[in-house]
Amino acid sequence: MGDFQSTDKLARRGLLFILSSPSGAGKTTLSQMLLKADEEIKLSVSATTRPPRPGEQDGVHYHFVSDAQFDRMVEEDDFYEWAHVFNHRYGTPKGAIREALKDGQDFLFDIDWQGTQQLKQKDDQDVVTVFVLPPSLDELRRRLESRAQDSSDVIDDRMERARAEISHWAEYDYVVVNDSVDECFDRVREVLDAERMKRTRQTGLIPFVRELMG
Ligand SMILES: Nc1nc2c(ncn2[C@@H]2O[C@H](COP(=O)(O)OP(=O)(O)O)[C@@H](O)[C@H]2O)c(=O)[nH]1
Ligand SMILES: Nc1ncnc2c1ncn2[C@@H]1O[C@H](COP(=O)(O)OP(=O)(O)O)[C@@H](O)[C@H]1O
Repeated sequence: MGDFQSTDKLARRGLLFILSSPSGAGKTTLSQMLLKADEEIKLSVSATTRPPRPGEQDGVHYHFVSDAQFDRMVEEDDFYEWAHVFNHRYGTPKGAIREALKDGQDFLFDIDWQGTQQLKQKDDQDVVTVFVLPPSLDELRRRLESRAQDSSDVIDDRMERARAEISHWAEYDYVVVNDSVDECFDRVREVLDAERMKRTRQTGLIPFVRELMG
């Protein structure tokens, strides 16, 4: 058994795990489940000019910033990528992502298709993308309404944009349907587990195999 255990500790490069979906399909729910269940992945906290929803904490769910602060961050080249979504701006701060990837740290991104394309252009090798579909548009609306955190105008706007967002499904590596949240979560974890095992990410394999072969 000893040898098998030692393979668990092989060095590995981290990955950038992106979950996208039309608003209300469940990516925040799935992200929170993943962050709770998996210690090796941490959330990339975006900056946004949208106001906080009840219960959202600054620095935890988002960095809530003013338009002027966002402008300054753009000018100072603080973002990996940023985009306009629903009349607000959202961006991924550079932070220490590149260095941490080398140490095997995985990052979770809850970003839209525009951010996904930009991250892929910057760092295709480390990016793994998953698109979350709702089981139906009726159910999507029910979920947006049940969340009860947006006005009906905002919900109408999000429903209108859902089709446009769904049209980007084929740009993603994996697609999951969030019908039962537990089953969907299992699928998401299977993707993450398999991607971590990719040969090219397992940087500790070369010395391990060299030793194995004497
Ligand atoms: N490009 C980009 N999109 C983001 C970022 N942060 C959040 N988003 C997207 O902005 C959209 C709106 O997010 P939000 O207002 O939290 O509503 P949600 O869709 O209900 O989660 C979602 O599609 C997010 O994935 C970011 O840093 N960059
Ligand atoms: N599989 C599911 N079945 C029923 N309700 C769900 C499911 N997944 C998420 N929800 C609920 O739907 C609403 C929207 O989910 P949320 O995770 O906020 O979506 P998103 O982040 O994609 O906008 C929330 O109230 C959430 O609890």
